[in-house]
Amino acid sequence: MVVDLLGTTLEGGGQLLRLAVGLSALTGTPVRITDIRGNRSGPRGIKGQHLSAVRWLADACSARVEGDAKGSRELLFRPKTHVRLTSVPPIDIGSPGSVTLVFQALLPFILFASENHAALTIHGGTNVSNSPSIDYVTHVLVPMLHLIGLPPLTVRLHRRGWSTGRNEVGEVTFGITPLARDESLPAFTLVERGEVVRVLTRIVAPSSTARMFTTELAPALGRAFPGIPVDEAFEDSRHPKRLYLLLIAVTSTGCRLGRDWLFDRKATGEVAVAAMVKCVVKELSSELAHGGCVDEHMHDQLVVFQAVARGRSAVSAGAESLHTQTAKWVAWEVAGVDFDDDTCEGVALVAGDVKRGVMEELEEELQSVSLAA
Ligand SMILES: Nc1ncnc2c1ncn2[C@@H]1O[C@H](COP(=O)(O)OP(=O)(O)OP(=O)(O)O)[C@@H](O)[C@H]1O
Repeated sequence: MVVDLLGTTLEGGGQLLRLAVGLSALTGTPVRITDIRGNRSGPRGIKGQHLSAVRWLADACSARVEGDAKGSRELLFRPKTHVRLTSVPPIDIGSPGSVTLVFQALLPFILFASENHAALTIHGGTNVSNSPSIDYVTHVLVPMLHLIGLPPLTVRLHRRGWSTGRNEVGEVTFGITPLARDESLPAFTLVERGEVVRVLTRIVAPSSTARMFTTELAPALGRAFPGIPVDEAFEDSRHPKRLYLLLIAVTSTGCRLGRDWLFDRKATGEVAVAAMVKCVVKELSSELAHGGCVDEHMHDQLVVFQAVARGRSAVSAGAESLHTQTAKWVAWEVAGVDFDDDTCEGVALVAGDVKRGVMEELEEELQSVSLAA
């Protein structure tokens, strides 16, 4: 049976497509998505970044795919048989599309399917609006994935690529340690946040702004986090309009909550720096005010791991974003995972066992299914 997903459901963007295809590849459940990214105001349908993930996963699990083209509003993804991954081909998105969103789509599959340690190289954007920056992935997502029990992951940034820098394609290599064959991801609980013990600042900006950042950040962080040590790192972006600021609160239980700002529009210099600092400090403070263990963006990105884990996982977070609601909805539709608030019983996926038998049984039925059906 093919699971039909309406692409305008809830958030109705690219995340719905990525997660649906990722879970389809993992569980062997065929999916058909219609009106893809139908809630977006710009051009709808599949973009380069989504297509890169879909095609890579299709190759990896020998899926039959229809509608895998840029701008396509419908996609049928039918994983045929699961093959243990013995190689992990690199990906060139072909635009400054987000490297980290492609990584987000592929990571669960590689975790469960790869035979060996995987080095996945992706060319594209590393600092792209409305997506996790490579800095967020390195300093927030990866440490949080370790905290919930994933095997070691590494991020090697070779070159940055900014959303607006069409000639500056970035390159990153992700090192992924897969689960051993027959192993599952144990259930995890993130419910005790503890106290904030450190604040990390990660700044990528022209060197001319370094002093401005220090001048603005010191008093703002002093007011928001009195007495908490701050660890500051600055990288020269060598471009007047490439400004990025990430603030991370590290807690006594090892949680990391981050907020960031990518500033590549008109304002430069002191005006831009002051605006970024004010905004990000305020946003991080409100993230902490909800008392949960994860920030808004981490929340939706952990749903897939809760869904595939063995046992009952729980994550305490603030108000649920549309992205989180969408992720839970896709997990229910594709894998039958029923969330009760932020708790769910995962499907206990086993590494190296991605429903080959089920797919063979379905093979005959699938012959008759197509996008036109
Ligand atoms: N500043 C940020 N830091 C970390 N993660 C982020 C940030 N902004 C967005 N994200 C995450 O990036 C993902 C964005 O998914 P979304 O569907 O909006 O994007 P998309 O694939 O680019 O599609 P679309 O082009 O339709 O928006 C979500 O998982 C969201 O939590």
